[in-house]
Amino acid sequence: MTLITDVRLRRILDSRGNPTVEADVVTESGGFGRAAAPSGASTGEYEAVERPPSEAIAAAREDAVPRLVGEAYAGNQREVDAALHAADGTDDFSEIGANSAVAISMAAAKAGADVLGAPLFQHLGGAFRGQNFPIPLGNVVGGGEHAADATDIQEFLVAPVGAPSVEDAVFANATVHSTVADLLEERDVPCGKGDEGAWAPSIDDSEAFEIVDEAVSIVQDEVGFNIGFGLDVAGAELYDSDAGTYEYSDRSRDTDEQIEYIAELVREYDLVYVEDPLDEDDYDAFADLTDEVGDQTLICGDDLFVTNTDRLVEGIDRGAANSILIKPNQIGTLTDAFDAIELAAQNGYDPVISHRSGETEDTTIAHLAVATDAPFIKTGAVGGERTAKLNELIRIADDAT
Ligand SMILES: C=C(OP(=O)(O)O)C(=O)O
Ligand SMILES: [Mg+2]
Repeated sequence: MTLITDVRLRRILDSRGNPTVEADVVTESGGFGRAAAPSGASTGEYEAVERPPSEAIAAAREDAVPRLVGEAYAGNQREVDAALHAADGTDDFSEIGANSAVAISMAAAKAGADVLGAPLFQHLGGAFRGQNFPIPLGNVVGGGEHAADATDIQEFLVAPVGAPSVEDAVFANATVHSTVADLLEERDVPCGKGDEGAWAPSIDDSEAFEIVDEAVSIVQDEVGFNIGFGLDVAGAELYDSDAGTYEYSDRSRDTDEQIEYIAELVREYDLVYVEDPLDEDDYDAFADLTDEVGDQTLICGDDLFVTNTDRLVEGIDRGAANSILIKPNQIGTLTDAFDAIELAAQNGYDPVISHRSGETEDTTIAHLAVATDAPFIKTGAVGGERTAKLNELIRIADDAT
């Protein structure tokens, strides 16, 4: 019943106004799945390759579609994803493009769920999923590659760790987002928003810490549960590999100073989450920082691991980080993303399912987080392409109870 009978690919708009790949998968019994590829701006060097959408679509039509239509079953995700790898024939999806691959992979999963009449998270995770929900990490202030003339640190993320429900957590993040706007206005700081909907004021990182800290305490008192916050430093974007230093607007830090700086921030602000505090090639520095504060906070590898099990194995061997960011388009298929999540969980690394800065209305990652019992999901706080995922989590929780 889930034999794939048609795969259609098209260019659609992403949230930055750039083209991206959307895939439709149709099955023998009329099952239908549609999914779209997201796109990064602060991409890791070791990510699978995103090709220009029209090239990715042409290559996938020629090489991948014939291996799927009449050949593969949408309900058999490993078979679909193996066909995508075979069609591509490279290690990094540079032939058909990770954007075509991930759109087809996710659309096939949705078609498989459609035939079963089950929600996607249940098709992917089984009948016993849907009891636990991830804590949403909400981006409220940001800069780096996501906004010009704003903070050096890419993302200041709210983490409502004490929220009694996913709905309370989602609304708490949105309230912190609007409270940050009030505090910025009080300080006469004008600002627009960055790519992920976070405020992008022209302030330095230390002022951003003050404001986010204050906003979090105000909202915490209002809602009556514990709210923490964290960061995506996007260290590789700050790192100057020739000089061996992290370049901030006001100063440089060498690797030891960067480790000390982050460790101090963890202690001072009780940070619950720190993503990519160091360069994507520096497993040793990640290991040193994990040694120092890994018992107090999550040290998450995004550009470090790029959802890749080989890189995660290296990290596990060397004690680098204690958490991994999972972005399906960094690796190209749901099977590869699942393998990374399972390897992480088996080794005590918390998987954090994540959006990209360029997004669409696609909600697959909300289901992936529930399907894998991931403790966190990073998918912004406001903005239609972000609330698509957050509202889907609320719907899943509502349907499951
Ligand atoms: C979501 C992120 O940004 P991008 O999609 O630009 O890599 C990130 O760095 O975690
Ligand atoms: Mg990141």
